[in-house]
Amino acid sequence: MLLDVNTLLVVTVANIVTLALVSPAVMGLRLGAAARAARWSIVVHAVGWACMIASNFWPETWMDRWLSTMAVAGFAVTHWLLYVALAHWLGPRRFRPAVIALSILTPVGYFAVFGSYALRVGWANLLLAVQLLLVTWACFRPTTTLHGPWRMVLAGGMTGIAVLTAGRGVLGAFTDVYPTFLTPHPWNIAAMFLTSLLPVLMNFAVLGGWHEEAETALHKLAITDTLTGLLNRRGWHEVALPLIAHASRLGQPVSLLMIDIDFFKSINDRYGHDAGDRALQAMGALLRENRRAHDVAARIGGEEFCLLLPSCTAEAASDIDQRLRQRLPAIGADLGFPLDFSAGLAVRQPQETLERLMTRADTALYAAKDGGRGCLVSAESPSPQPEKPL
Ligand SMILES: Nc1nc2c(ncn2[C@@H]2O[C@H](COP(=O)(O)OP(=O)(O)OP(=O)(O)O)[C@@H](O)[C@H]2O)c(=O)[nH]1
Repeated sequence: MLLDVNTLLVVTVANIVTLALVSPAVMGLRLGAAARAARWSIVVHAVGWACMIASNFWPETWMDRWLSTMAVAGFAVTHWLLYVALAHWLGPRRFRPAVIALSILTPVGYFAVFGSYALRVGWANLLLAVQLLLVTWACFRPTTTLHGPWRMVLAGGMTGIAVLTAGRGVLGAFTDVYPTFLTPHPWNIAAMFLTSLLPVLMNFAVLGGWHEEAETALHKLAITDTLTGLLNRRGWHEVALPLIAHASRLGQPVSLLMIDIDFFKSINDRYGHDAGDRALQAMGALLRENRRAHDVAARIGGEEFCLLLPSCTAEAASDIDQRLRQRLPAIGADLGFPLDFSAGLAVRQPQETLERLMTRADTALYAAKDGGRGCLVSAESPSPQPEKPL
């Protein structure tokens, strides 16, 4: 079987152009910033290769110089756009200035030294390889919740292309075995073969990142109460259950405040449903702004909220309840009508499940309602038992 560079070049360009053309059909047109950057990287990559092919029709002319420079610029910008996508998906990445600088310096330098084959091949390929390695580095250590294995596929593909590109640069700059882009040198054939394969793999990985982003956003939506921005009942269980299990293992106290806005129905009836919604939002903001990093706040029903307080005794939870109440007059002034709440407090007993803890806090809450509202009632604790991890 004969693998000639021309055929491989055609296959490479056909692959990349096809990917660029079908990507809107696969990914749709309404994309987030990361997926948009990733999709543009496919398009720019295709344009780069088209320029590279076109340049071969006018060898060693000004046309060649311009088209080849456009190709090099296309590859450098492709890497930069992949970096942008990774920064959106995985959080701020290192080496940003270097990646940007390389996407400018690489084509500018290439254009300037175009007259010397060794210089231009060495310059462009080695700088593109360095840039690719910097973008590869950006696949690691995510600071967001995205951490899927697609990052390793992308990093592997980019490392492969970086090594082959660097090899081309070294051969072109320091030897005479690689006189043109189409030379059938084994390294060039290997590079062209993998250049046709790796972009497909990398674009597959990009789809993995896009999928993980969408899945994470959907999950966030599923566990968030849209009105207050707090966790909803589903999210509450998802976050509170492991937190209780963790506290149980460490033998730490956990308190639960169950909070219910007083006379909420009459707020709706008297001031309208919008005012009721604003009251719920104000309550959500009050809980969000007054919780510590590990406290869990959720809206678990119409006007019912939960605040789970790890490492918090009954006295500390009661202080928190007081602190929340001190803010109520200011909130009422903002809303244009008074806002008050009743609360039930339960401190988790050894072996107690989340469900049982909530039932006790709820009973205490009803006692607060029966006792005239606008106050905190603490649940009566069942008799303590020795703690075993859940
Ligand atoms: N504006 C608004 N109202 C809601 C929402 N969810 C539930 N409600 C209303 O909340 C009201 C709850 O009424 P009740 O359960 O009688 O509670 P309450 O009037 O606060 O009575 P107490 O708890 O005994 O003080 C109902 O009228 C529901 O329609 C919401 O998202 N927005």
